[in-house]
Amino acid sequence: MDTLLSTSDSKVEPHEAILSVRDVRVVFSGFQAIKGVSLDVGDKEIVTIIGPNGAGKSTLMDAIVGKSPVASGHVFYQGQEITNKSPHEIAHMGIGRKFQNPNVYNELTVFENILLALKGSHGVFASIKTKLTSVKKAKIESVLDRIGLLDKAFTKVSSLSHGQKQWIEIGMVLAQDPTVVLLDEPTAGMTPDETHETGEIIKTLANQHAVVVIEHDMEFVKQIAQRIVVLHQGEKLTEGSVQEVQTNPKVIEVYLGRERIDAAA
Ligand SMILES: Nc1ncnc2c1ncn2[C@@H]1O[C@H](COP(=O)(O)OP(=O)(O)OP(=O)(O)O)[C@@H](O)[C@H]1O
Repeated sequence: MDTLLSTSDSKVEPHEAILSVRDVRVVFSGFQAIKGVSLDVGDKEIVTIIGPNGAGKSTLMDAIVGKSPVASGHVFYQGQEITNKSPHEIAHMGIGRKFQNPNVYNELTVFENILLALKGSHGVFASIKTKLTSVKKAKIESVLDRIGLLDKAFTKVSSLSHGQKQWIEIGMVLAQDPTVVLLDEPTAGMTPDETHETGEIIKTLANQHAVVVIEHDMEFVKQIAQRIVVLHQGEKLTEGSVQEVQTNPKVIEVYLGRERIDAAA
């Protein structure tokens, strides 16, 4: 397996690549949304993908999880080719994906939402009516603890804030026991406090999972980022630490007139 280097700071640590994207192209009706992108994600590493609107960030994630067809190139997970496998199969293998908008059951409690997402869960009614084993209960509590919602376990989701609903979605991904967690704009619509809290949750996730995050908010990127990959017009512009990316002339040029890459500096 490949070995890659974290460039988060002066301390360079080797990571074993758990997810490898190799020269992937995604084409929509003749339009190349992803033009041969390669990317490695190390075990227990946080990789943050940034780039202007339309750069191809979500499409790249879609290609990894089997949602967008890969026209050429390869995706490997734990050394095994997963290119164009079904989303269900890829999720089952251990790659969990959270989408931008929360998709939670508002009329159920926080606890029940996580219960439904547990691996091997069999639908809403069966899951809630089936007697809960102590193992499942402990598992749910552990997930709730990691997303900071243990004290809201028996609260109806409808009464929670948008940010808390986003955390439940992260919890629902964790309930599937993924090795790699993909988060598409996890802070969208959050207050500054919720955004910061999300950053702390993500940093904790990296103790157990490889995490790939798509994000726009540079303050947040700086909070969580170990390695940043910059996409632009379907291509990888560069990758490196926050410092390297912020001072890269190509990145500055791409962001000029849009959102300043150094806005949070
Ligand atoms: N299903 C699709 N069919 C056709 N074109 C698509 C499709 N999905 C995405 N695209 C196009 O591919 C390009 C990349 O889109 P994508 O959503 O991946 O960008 P992004 O970097 O995630 O942008 P944003 O930050 O706005 O979410 C865009 O030009 C988009 O219009």
